Amino acid sequence: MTDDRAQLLALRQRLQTLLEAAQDNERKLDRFDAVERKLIAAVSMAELIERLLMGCRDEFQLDAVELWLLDPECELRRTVPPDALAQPRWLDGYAPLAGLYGNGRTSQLLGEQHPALASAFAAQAGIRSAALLPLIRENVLIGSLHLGSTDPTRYDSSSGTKFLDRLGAIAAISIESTLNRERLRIAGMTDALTGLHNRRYFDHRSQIELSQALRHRAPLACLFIDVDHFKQVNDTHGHSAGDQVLRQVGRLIQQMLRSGDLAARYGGEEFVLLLPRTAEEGALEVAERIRLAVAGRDFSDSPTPLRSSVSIGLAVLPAGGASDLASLINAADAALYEAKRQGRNCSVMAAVKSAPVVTNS
Ligand SMILES: Nc1nc2c(ncn2[C@@H]2O[C@H](COP(=O)(O)OP(=O)(O)OP(=O)(O)O)[C@@H](O)[C@H]2O)c(=O)[nH]1
Repeated sequence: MTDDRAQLLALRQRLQTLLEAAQDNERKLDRFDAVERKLIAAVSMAELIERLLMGCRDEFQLDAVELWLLDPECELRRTVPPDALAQPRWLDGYAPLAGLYGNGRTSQLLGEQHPALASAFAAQAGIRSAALLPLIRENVLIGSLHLGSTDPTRYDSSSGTKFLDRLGAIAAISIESTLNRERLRIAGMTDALTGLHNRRYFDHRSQIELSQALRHRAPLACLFIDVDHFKQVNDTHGHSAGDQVLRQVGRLIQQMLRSGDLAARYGGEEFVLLLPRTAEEGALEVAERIRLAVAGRDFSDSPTPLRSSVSIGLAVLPAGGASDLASLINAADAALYEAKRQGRNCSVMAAVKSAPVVTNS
């Protein structure tokens, strides 16, 4: 072989290596691009977390992915249902992040034997190399995404971190914008004065509760609670004292309920409750507990006492009976009217007639 031919061969091999590296990079870029698009498109915090944990693991063929999120006020975790498929590690304080990054704010590649591997993947042994991506918003470290592999050569300090830095930045932006969206969603379902759900949310949830009650042939109770002579409270003690009464009545109601029950402010001085799997006797017991708690309370924060009371109308959708929400609500509303008529500060139960069961087979 002449020198020229040997040089040509070496050049060809070099070209081939470069070509393969370029193709490799392109595939890598595509994978990152696919993950980033999914993060940006997530519509809820639960979905975003699932995409960060499971999406990254599958797309990058990793052996473990961990997500740590700083959440001292428990605001983030309230946006993720406890039974959501993927859960991050919620951090109440900054110390675990400081333990990983110190004062630094850049992606870290951890090769085999790196002491930080064990703490970054507390739940999983056998990770032999990893990339730790700091999640930063407005110069504040808000969390950390850990990509782990059992392959000791997958991440080492000689690899570049450009793609990883970008992924970390997009993950952090996505967390912030999803949190803002969740805040709006929650505000849109919450009554600002009492912190209970608002009527809009009640209208939405009540459809779900009705179909659950029909499917499980379980009773569903509806309670309308109205503060008595509330106009007089406003007129005598002032509007802000009236607000205070509404806030405290809302809190008392909430305290009397089980976790699956629904309480909402229906409007003005009127509250509505839906109690799944609750028949007449149980519903009446809840109503009386609320009524007595309100009647026994002094709502004043001054030496002049401020007493109040509520009237309650109840209706129960009988187990196994089929009906529509409107008739349940109308019956409870009519029972409330009757409670007012009977002199207030009492609970009245209405009967809801069952409509014939319609089946679509
Ligand atoms: N402070 C305060 N008052 C409100 C609010 N929403 C409605 N109200 C007042 O609640 C009062 C309701 O009065 P009415 O509907 O006459 O009923 P009531 O005085 O409670 O009488 P009964 O229901 O018949 O016992 C009105 O004066 C409303 O202005 C609120 O958010 N805050």
